[in-house]
Amino acid sequence: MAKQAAVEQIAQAFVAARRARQGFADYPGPLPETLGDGYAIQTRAIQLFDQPIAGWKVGRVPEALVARHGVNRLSGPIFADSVVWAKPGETPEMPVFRNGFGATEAEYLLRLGALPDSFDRAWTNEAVLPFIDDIRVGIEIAGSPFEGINRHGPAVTISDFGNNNGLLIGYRISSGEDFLHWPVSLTIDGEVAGTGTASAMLDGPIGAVRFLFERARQGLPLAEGQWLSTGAVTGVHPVRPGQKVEARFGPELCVQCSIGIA
Ligand SMILES: C=C/C=C(\O)C(=O)O
Repeated sequence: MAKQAAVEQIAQAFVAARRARQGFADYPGPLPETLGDGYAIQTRAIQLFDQPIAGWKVGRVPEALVARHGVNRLSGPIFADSVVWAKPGETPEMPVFRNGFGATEAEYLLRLGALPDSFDRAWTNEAVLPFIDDIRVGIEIAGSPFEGINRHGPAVTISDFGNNNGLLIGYRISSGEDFLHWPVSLTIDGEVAGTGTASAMLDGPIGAVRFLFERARQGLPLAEGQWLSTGAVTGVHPVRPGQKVEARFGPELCVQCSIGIA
C-alpha cells in the first residue's frame, strides 16, 4: 500500500473507533516504522476528528529505542471534551475503551501562558520557563481503542493521538515549592502501583515543555492556555473499568478518579 493511502486508512480507522467507542485487537494497516510516519497519521487523525485541542501529552520513548529514533519523548493531543477538573471530595469517572488499552499516570501539568511570536530558535529548559503560567498535579488517562498500542513501539503509540484519552487536572502547586523532589505515588484499588519523583524523569517536566517548543518549531500548534501533561512520574499503570485510582504528590496533594467505560 502506498504510504499516503496507509496514513489515510489508519487515521480513518482510529477516528471511527474512537467515535464508536469500540476497541479492536489488530493494528488497522501496516505498522508505522518511523516517528515521522506516526506523526503523519496523528496529524491526519486530528484533522478528521475535528475537535478542539486543550493541550498536549508528552510521553517517553522506551530507553531501548532512543538511539534508533534519536529522541526520548513523544507527544499527542489532549481533546477538550476529555479534560476534567478535580474537585475536593469528588471522585470523577474517567473512561477507557472497552476491549482497548487504558492506563493511568501521575503527572505534573503545566499551562502555557503568553507565547513567543516565533518558535524558530533553539530552546533550552531555562528559556521556556517564562512561558509557563500554572503548575498543577493530575492524572493522565492513557487510552486507545487499539488494545496493543503500547506493544509496538513509539511510532504506533504516536499514531493514535499518542495514546491519550483524557486528563484529570488537580490542584495548584504554590510557586517556590521544590516539587521536583516530592515523592509521588499512584495506587489502584488501594495497592501501590508505582512511586517516583519528577527529578528522576529524564530532565523533568520543564524538559517536556522544551520538547514541545522544539516540536512547535516544526509546526506543532501550541497555544496560550493549553495544558501540557509532562510525562508519567511513577510509570504507565494499566487499569480496568471499576477500579479506583489515587495519585499522591508530596506531603498533601492528592487526586483521585474511578475508571469508567468510554
Ligand atoms: C502510554 C504512553 C506513555 C506515556 O504517557 C509516558 O511515558 O508518560
